[in-house]
Amino acid sequence: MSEVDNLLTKKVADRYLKREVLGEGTYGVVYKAIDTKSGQVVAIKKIRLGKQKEGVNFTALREIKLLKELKDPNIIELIDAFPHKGNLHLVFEFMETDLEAVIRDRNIFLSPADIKSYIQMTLKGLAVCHKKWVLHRDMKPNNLLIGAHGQLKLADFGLARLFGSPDRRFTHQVFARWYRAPELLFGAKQYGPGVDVWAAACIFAELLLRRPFLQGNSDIDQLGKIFAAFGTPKPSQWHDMVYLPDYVEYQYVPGQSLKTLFPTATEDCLDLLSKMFSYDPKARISAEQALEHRYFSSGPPPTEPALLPRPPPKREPANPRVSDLNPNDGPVVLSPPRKSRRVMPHREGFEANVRPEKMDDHGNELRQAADERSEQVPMSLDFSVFGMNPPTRPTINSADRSHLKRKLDLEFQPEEE
Ligand SMILES: Nc1ncnc2c1ncn2[C@@H]1O[C@H](COP(=O)(O)OP(=O)(O)OP(=O)(O)O)[C@@H](O)[C@H]1O
Repeated sequence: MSEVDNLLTKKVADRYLKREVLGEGTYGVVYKAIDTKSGQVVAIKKIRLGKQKEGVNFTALREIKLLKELKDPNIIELIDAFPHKGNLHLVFEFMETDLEAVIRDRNIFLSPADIKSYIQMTLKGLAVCHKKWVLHRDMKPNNLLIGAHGQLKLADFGLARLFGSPDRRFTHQVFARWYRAPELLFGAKQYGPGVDVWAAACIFAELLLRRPFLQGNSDIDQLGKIFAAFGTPKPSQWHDMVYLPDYVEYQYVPGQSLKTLFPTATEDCLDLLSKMFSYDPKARISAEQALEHRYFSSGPPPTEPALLPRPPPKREPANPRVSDLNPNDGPVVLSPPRKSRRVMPHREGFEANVRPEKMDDHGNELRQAADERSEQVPMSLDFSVFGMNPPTRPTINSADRSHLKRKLDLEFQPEEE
């Protein structure tokens, strides 16, 4: 990189060349950047530490270290983490699009093999994290990012717990309700990996239906929608339900058959779905067990990631190199991605299909309406489910940093203006 580049382009933490803003989510702004160390395009998530004036929370850093170690083809890589100007910056590999864009793109036809592939990659990522006792807690299609070669990767792992209840005024967080397990809706304080499996089941259902499956507009309504689909749970089905803090008795309604709800799904598919949607979290299938289900071994085999249909990259150019960027441009704010054209990989004997019927076009309006109804969600995790003590939350000061840098392998940089 030339000296002129150095002078004209904003460098963060002496390493990242900041580019355009990609969007704003639950925890703050995300922007694109170039890692001058590797030449790689990255996405930097700037996390507002808000009222935590004391500095970066020690426990958060320890847990970030854990996230950095979660390396798997189906989990987004956390490349680096550093505090800068009072915010915590998390550096991730850059991804082209996400599963929400795939599901919403009316030009994309998803074959049973494509759906199998997407859900298999989701479960693989989950299984790895659950094995290390890390819960995602915020599984939804826009947190399942898709790379240039079609690989699906879980993003935002553990952030919900690390950074607490998101501020819903700034986010789409309210949509997470649609993916929330019944034990959370009944106020469970102790919960486990089953919450992610329930959410994965909702995403599975959404891939089949091409619209969110259970769209509640309040927690009570969400439970109502769940019960209307699967029937009000009987205590014999879910013994511990009545002891949950927010348990209220719902009028009994019978469920519908899964075949009625998902007419296009095969028997194997419905069997797996029913096990992922088990009311009792203790009886719910785990991600690891789900991957062993015959749905994945019976035909058709899951589509190779590179052959999966996907929307055009959210931002162009997808993979600019440092040399392609004009340092005079400075950071540019881009509006949210729009679907202008589609990428449909050629598949032998498989014609690219245009979806015949109209999909839910009102996503944005729904989103806004639901945002207005936003409310708090239970976000705390009881560590006793893992036999651990809840972490205490001492904070660090600058004197601790060099020690932490060595201990945690985090690259702390001086917080210059
Ligand atoms: N690794 C990444 N690569 C490319 N774009 C990303 C990456 N991570 C996030 N983004 C984009 O940045 C924007 C904000 O992302 P973020 O994850 O903070 O929030 P969100 O997914 O939009 O909503 P929520 O916070 O409710 O999950 C989104 O447009 C998202 O697609």
